[in-house]
Amino acid sequence: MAVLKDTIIIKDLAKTFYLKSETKEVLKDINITVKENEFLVLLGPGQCGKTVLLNILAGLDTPTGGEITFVNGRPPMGDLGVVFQRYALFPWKTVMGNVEINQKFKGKSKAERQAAAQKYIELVGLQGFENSLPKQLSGGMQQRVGIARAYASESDIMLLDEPFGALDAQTRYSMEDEILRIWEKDRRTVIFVTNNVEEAIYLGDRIILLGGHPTGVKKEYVPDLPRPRNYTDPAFLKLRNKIVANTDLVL
Ligand SMILES: Nc1ncnc2c1ncn2[C@@H]1O[C@H](COP(=O)(O)OP(=O)(O)OP(=O)(O)O)[C@@H](O)[C@H]1O
Repeated sequence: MAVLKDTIIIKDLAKTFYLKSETKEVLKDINITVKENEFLVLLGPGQCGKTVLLNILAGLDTPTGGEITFVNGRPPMGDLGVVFQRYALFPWKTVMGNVEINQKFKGKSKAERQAAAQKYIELVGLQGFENSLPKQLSGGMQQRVGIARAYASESDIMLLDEPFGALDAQTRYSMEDEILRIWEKDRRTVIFVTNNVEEAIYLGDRIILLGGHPTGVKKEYVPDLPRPRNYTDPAFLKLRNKIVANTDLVL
């Protein structure tokens, strides 16, 4: 197997919030090396600081300790493909308007940005819905728009923060297949955050289990399971039980 190059090096990262009434130490001693084009899953219980970590990676927040090195240089703000928990679409803009927004910020011509947006609308299977408004779409379709918008940023690095958390179980399963299909067609480095063990095993090349107080890296797992993975495969269940036994309870 080809050796993957390092693309993001997170070293001794820490984040403490200094509030009026308390000091909240959320992240401590986080060390993770992200490889180029891998599908990396950050798995951790609710409120453990996954979003805080992703926001720091996205440049939306700053760490209070440690450092992050982007081996190929930090992508400019707005150039990282970020998909949020809730759809975060502009409700008054059409599917096309939402997907082309990053290109618009870059000052590309209308024809250029619509051509690029169209490519990603098709990639996520939303052709025919270019002129629909978000409220006319189902939850799964809205999240596809979010994914198309992130891909249209043409960033090498995609940050997905529990993107399927708000979806019903059936839609979630099909979106898990969808995100793998898109990733296989258009390889990028994906950092996918979830609190769902099965989702982590179904998707990840590598799973970083977060936990502890403050949150650190507890363990790393590399599922040795061919794709498409099967939730009921005994090897899948064995790994699931192993991870669950090591996961902190949410208090
Ligand atoms: N700006 C802030 N000021 C103070 N505390 C914050 C701030 N942002 C996050 N926190 C705290 O950091 C902790 C981790 O929050 P975060 O949203 O990252 O958790 P999470 O793992 O993403 O949770 P979930 O899975 O429920 O979305 C929480 O206790 C939260 O209250």
